[in-house]
Amino acid sequence: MRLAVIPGDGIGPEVVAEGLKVLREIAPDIESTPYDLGAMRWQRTGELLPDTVVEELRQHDAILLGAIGDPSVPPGILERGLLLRLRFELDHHVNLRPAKLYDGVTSPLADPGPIDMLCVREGTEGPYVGNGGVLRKDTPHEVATEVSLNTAFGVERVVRYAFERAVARPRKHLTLIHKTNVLTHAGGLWSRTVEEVAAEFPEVTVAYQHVDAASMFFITDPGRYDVIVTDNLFGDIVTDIAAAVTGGIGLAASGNLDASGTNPSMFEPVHGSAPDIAGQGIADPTATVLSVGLLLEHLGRTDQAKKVNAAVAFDLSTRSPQGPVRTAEVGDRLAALAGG
Ligand SMILES: NC(=O)c1ccc[n+]([C@@H]2O[C@H](COP(=O)([O-])OP(=O)(O)OC[C@H]3O[C@@H](n4cnc5c(N)ncnc54)[C@H](O)[C@@H]3O)[C@@H](O)[C@H]2O)c1
Ligand SMILES: CC(C)[C@H](C(=O)O)[C@@H](O)C(=O)O
Ligand SMILES: [Mg+2]
Repeated sequence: MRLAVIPGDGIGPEVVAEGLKVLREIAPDIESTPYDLGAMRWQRTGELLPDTVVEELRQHDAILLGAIGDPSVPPGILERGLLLRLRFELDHHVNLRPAKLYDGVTSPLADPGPIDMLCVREGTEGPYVGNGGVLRKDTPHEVATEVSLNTAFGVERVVRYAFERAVARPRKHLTLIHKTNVLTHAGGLWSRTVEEVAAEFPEVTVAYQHVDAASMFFITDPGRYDVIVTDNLFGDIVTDIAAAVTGGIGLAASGNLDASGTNPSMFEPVHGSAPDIAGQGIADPTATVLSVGLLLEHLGRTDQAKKVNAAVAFDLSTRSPQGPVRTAEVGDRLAALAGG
């Protein structure tokens, strides 16, 4: 098994080091190769993601990424030219983001109840594709467009994936989140697709919410969600809300999957490079460790994935009080728990 590792920027290298500590403990046979990509390489060489590197990455079984983004680089250069390019080139159409409230974790909600949801965010379409442009730039008449792209092919495959995940879960419930009352073109395609695929999954109950109402329910009644399917931008936003109500962005894991298995999938914490805390050794590496769990699960190493998740669950149940963490200490504890 060959793993490509992209530590990236800010807290990326700090949390990835801990993720690898855990991985080495339970899967020492996985050979990892680091890739120097991110702000520093761009500043040094002007390179974001050479084509030769994309081809090398394709030769791996999976990719682990820390975070991309740096305040010294204009917004979008690294995010679009590196992170999104990787997701698009490797056809990561499923952006899988579980959000679970673990025992012992404090939610900002007074009475959250059990929360255990799986967000299936579309990963290669929507307003992320760069479809648009600027006319009359820097004039009072500037016009900027960012057109959301939704294809029957792209929507169907991610909706089908979400149903497959829903039918395998105890509650068998799926919620489509969109804005069909306003975005009628894209919304129509998403609703019709969900309706059509639902016919093949009679055991799955289906709900729909507009994204504004859903954002409210994430706070007032998050327990209602089981599997969620949504577009790229709505999914980006609601998964940060889901992370917040389940103990914070430091615990939120994700997988960017090419569900067809053609290209390596990429696993990363939901959070970014957190420039405000980078270099202080206080970033929570738990999201990265849980992303390593998703990676192992994806590679079919279910027992190893279970060990990672059990280590995290135990550690969270004993962390008290919930407060600032020391990155390396959490990694040491999780590695010891997972390995023991
Ligand atoms: N997948 C990615 O690589 C990714 C994801 C999100 C944002 N970004 C990029 O990261 C940069 C910063 O973005 P942002 O500030 O909006 O989001 P962010 O997720 O980096 O930070 C938001 C807040 O959460 C805190 N935080 C994040 N991760 C944490 C952790 N592991 N432990 C404790 N606290 C944590 C930060 O300190 C900050 O206060 C931007 O350049 C953005 O584009 C990258
Ligand atoms: C950095 C950015 C491109 C990215 C996204 O919007 O997908 C991030 O916010 C995420 O959630 O992984
Ligand atoms: Mg995001």
